[in-house]
Amino acid sequence: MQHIIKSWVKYFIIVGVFGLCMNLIYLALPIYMMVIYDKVLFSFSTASLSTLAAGIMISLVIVALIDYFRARVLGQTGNNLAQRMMPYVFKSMQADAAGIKRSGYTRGLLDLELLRDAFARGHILNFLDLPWVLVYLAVLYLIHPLLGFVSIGGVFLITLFQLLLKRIETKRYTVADVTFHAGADFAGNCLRHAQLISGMRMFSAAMEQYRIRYEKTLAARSEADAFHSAFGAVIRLLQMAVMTAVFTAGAFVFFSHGITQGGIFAGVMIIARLFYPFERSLLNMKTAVEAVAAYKRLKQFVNTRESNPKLSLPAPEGRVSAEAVSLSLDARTVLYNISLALEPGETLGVFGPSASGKTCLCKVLLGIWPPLTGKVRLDGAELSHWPEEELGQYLGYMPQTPELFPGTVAENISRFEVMDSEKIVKAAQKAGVHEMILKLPQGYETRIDQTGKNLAAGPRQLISLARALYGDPKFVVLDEPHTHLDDLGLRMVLTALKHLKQENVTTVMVSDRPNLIVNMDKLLMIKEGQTAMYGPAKEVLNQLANNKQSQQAAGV
Ligand SMILES: Nc1ncnc2c1ncn2[C@@H]1O[C@H](COP(=O)(O)OP(=O)(O)OP(=O)(O)O)[C@@H](O)[C@H]1O
Repeated sequence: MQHIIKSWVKYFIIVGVFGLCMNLIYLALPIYMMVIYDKVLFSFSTASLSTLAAGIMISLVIVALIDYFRARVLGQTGNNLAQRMMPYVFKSMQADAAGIKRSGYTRGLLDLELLRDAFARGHILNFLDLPWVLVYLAVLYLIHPLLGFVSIGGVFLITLFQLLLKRIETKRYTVADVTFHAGADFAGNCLRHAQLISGMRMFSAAMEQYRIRYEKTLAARSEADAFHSAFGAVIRLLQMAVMTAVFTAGAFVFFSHGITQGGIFAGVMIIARLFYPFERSLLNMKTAVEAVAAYKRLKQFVNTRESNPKLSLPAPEGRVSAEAVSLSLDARTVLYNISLALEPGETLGVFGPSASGKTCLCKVLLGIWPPLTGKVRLDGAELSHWPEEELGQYLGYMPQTPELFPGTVAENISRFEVMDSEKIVKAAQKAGVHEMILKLPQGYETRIDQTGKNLAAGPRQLISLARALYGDPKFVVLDEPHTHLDDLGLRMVLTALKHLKQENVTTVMVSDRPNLIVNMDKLLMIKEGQTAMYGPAKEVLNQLANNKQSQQAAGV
């Protein structure tokens, strides 16, 4: 990520140069004061006064313009940065969520927005102006050393207070944020289980639980806000005190003719201006702290390293093999040494008791989860050796839970690729859902809403089946494709299997329905993550029948 930030250094230099010009021009104002008080007032020259006033007005307009452009450059930098970072953040979060060791970091895009916002809304500008405080202090010293010393002392005192108080304030806001997120997580869980809550009329109890959390948040926030107000008042008091001290010191020096009246006013003006970035930084400190925290999280979780491009491989025929594959999840082995080999167009039915590892095997066969040991190959090449995007077109996956995305039915079937009506309809026909889709309110243009659940589970599952068959896949994995289907739906799955066979597509299907797997070429029975039986369907079915007979004979 640092290399991306580094590539924006030139913009920071531009912003720095703008800042230099602005702050130098700002110094014209105290000089104007000095000249007016020390020279013009006593010369009674209206011409000089008007010329100087016009000059200072022009300077102020220039400052305003530079200020505007500086903010725009920074805003654009923020937008460009976010634009460049977004694909990395999105991909990293996807990879994390699909992976085995999930970090649970799901707020990458939110963090990126926080970072962009800190740039775009110019919050960091005040921090960039902070070094100018040193220049202003030097000018005060040049006006008179005593003014310089008083200012340095004052600024030191204020900085000390500011850092100390901010530290306490940040801690209080952090407590409030943690409490808020705990409440928000609870509310999110309630929404996810809304039907359960509604079914058992748990609404009041759930709300009460949220209320308890929310009140804790409000109490913590109120405490932090009270501290924030007190903190602001103390800092402003200190600022006024330092300004008064500078003015008084100037007056003392004036008594001994060490400074002119103009010098005193210029000094007060500079010290007032000096506090501006302080005041603004204080106001924006929370945003800045959040932006820095967001940057740190992004740096930790987001992988911005481009992997070396993988060599493109010829289109596969669909030869799939798993060689002694094991898988471990949460430090627990869930698959042990599973081996299988499928020739192009061969079909494999996977069955076994619940939680035996069937879905895990599907994920390993598709390369969603890398095996702990062993290898999965497609046409001889390990899955990890295939270029990701290229591989996708040869694979089809229908997960156990039919998840659809917000978008039209057509977009869902086409996997959000460039729309190709012919391919979409063909996939739907292969899945046997073309007629069903035509009967939907807007046919292929029917929109799936944000929840993806405005269609019943059955149609969703069939659309998910069509999506798995979209394009020209060579290897298709169907994980219990019938879970939500009636007899008609089951017939559609059988039709889809027939099409897959005709098109020589290697297919793995998890199912416990004998009528679905009986016609597969091979069968694999998994028990507790291990191969219990594997081989040609006939042999496995015979073995099953024999086992059953021997069990009956033994009276088990
Ligand atoms: N993401 C995960 N993290 C940790 N353990 C998991 C995860 N997914 C599955 N498991 C565990 O792996 C084991 C096998 O799960 P899997 O879902 O593959 O079983 P299954 O045979 O498909 O079951 P079912 O027929 O009920 O769908 C189970 O013990 C399950 O708890």
